[in-house]
Amino acid sequence: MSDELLTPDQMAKADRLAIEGGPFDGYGLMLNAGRAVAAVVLAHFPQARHAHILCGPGNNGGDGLVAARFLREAGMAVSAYLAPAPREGGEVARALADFPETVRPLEAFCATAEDVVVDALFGAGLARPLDGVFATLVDKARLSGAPVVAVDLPSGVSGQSGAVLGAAMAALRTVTFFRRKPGHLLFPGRGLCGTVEVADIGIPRRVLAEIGVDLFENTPRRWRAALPAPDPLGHKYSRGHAGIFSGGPSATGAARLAAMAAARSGAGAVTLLSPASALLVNAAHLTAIMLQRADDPDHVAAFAGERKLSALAIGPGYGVGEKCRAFVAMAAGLRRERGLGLVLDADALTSFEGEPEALFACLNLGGVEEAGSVVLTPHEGEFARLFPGLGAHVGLSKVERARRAAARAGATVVLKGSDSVIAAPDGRAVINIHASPYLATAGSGDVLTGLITGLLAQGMPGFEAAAAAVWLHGDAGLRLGAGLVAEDLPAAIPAVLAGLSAADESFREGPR
Ligand SMILES: NC(=O)C1=CN([C@@H]2O[C@H](COP(=O)(O)OP(=O)(O)OC[C@H]3O[C@@H](n4cnc5c(N)ncnc54)[C@H](O)[C@@H]3O)[C@@H](O)[C@H]2O)[C@@H](O)CC1
Ligand SMILES: Nc1ncnc2c1ncn2[C@@H]1O[C@H](COP(=O)(O)OP(=O)(O)O)[C@@H](O)[C@H]1O
Ligand SMILES: [K+]
Repeated sequence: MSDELLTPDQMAKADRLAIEGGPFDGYGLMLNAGRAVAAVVLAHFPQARHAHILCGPGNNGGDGLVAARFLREAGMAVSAYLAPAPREGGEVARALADFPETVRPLEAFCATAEDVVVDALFGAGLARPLDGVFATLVDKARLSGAPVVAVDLPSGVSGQSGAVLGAAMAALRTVTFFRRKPGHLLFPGRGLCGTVEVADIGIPRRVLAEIGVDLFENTPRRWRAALPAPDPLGHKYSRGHAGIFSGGPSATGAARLAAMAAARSGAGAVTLLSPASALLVNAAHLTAIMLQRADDPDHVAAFAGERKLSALAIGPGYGVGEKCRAFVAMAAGLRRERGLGLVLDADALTSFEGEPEALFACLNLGGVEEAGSVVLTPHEGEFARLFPGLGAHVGLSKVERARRAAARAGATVVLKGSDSVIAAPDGRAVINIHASPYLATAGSGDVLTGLITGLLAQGMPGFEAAAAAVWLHGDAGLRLGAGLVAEDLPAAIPAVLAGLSAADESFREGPR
């Protein structure tokens, strides 16, 4: 499946460019779309007693009317229901004229669990919350127990953000056209789409270049070429040296999880930078990971130079407050002066609650060009603390919130969750769906921090390192499934890396 994602506006442009370039006009595209929907209904619900096609006033409804005609021709019992007054002379009116039966008002809809419902009320043109008869139809469809096949998007789901406007259909399958939309990947929309199929309706791939696609699903295609591979003549320090800051004696586990993940990602050496008070507890639990006392920022800076540290992570289990801010400032200095990569997570983000500008100022490059990459890895709670005004309830899509945060911080932002978004300061963004809900377990985020740090240490750029780490972390979660605890994740990384070649294959481009 292709990994480009188009907003509804970009999709409208794709339609326009395709129609301009031919061979299909608008009605030709609608015929192809409706035929694709009918084919999905026939393939997956051939036993349905009756097909009920709910058609809205726009082109989504037109697709529904075309599907109704093809289903009828294939021998299915069909009822089509239409919102009042499609535009005269338009494509929907033409689809209506070509439908040989009387269509009924939407209010007449009534189905049973043995039937199938085609939801063609609204797609890309959803402009306001569903209410009145449309909201009633959502309830009626749910109560009927009939499976729903959504045309383009479940009606009520925003293609742009995945948000539910008012109410939304819950589909078992969704047939979309040309390319998926962000709303198919972002929750809650993703949870309402069921299985998403992308139909080829004759829009040529070349229109993508003109649209300037800037959002993708997070697949290996986006970062595979930048993934580090060992040099046959390399030695451990040429494979990167990652430093992970540990918290105090009662909070050391998070940093050790991150350190092991950094090592598994391929970094040649990993050192845990521990306060003196936690050296013994850390020493008791480390083998391949090295240990260094780190109570004084100046000593750490000297150590980083002597031992050629190439990336640092601070935050997991570290503790919130002045000490954390001081070490972040020191790490930001090393990044500016020596090009170290830097990952800030958890307590390193929360420590700047109320004064995020202080963090962004110390991350500011100040004209130094070869400075290393910075990646911030907040979950929604940390994100809201660091980026007030961009929290989950501001009415922007998760992609837009992550993009604005990345631009504000001048750093790559991983906005974590069930639909993690990775955004770069230059506007590049990907949405990750390659993950498992079993990853919602304590310490899982610490492993992600370690994976990113390990990849940065090996010289991978920030955006690619973050996207790759999120995918690898998700793949480990999918492989382990039920029963996984955070300790299992680093150990699963060798199998994840070995499986990457197979994953590459499945994301190869189709013919168009
Ligand atoms: N040539 C094209 O542009 C193609 C478009 N296609 C289909 O066209 C759809 C987009 O068509 P449209 O742009 O006409 O948009 P829609 O059909 O999604 O809906 C737009 C219409 O619904 C009304 N509307 C929006 N939200 C409403 C609400 N909450 N309550 C009541 N009325 C509401 C609008 O005023 C407008 O009349 C796609 O989703 C896809 O299914 C396909 O036919 C392929 C080709
Ligand atoms: N429902 C989910 N589906 C997929 N991944 C999830 C889900 N919930 C959480 N995750 C992932 O698990 C990790 C949890 O990180 P975080 O919230 O920082 O936890 P912790 O601090 O305990 O390590 C993140 O990478 C997040 O994207
Ligand atoms: K729909």
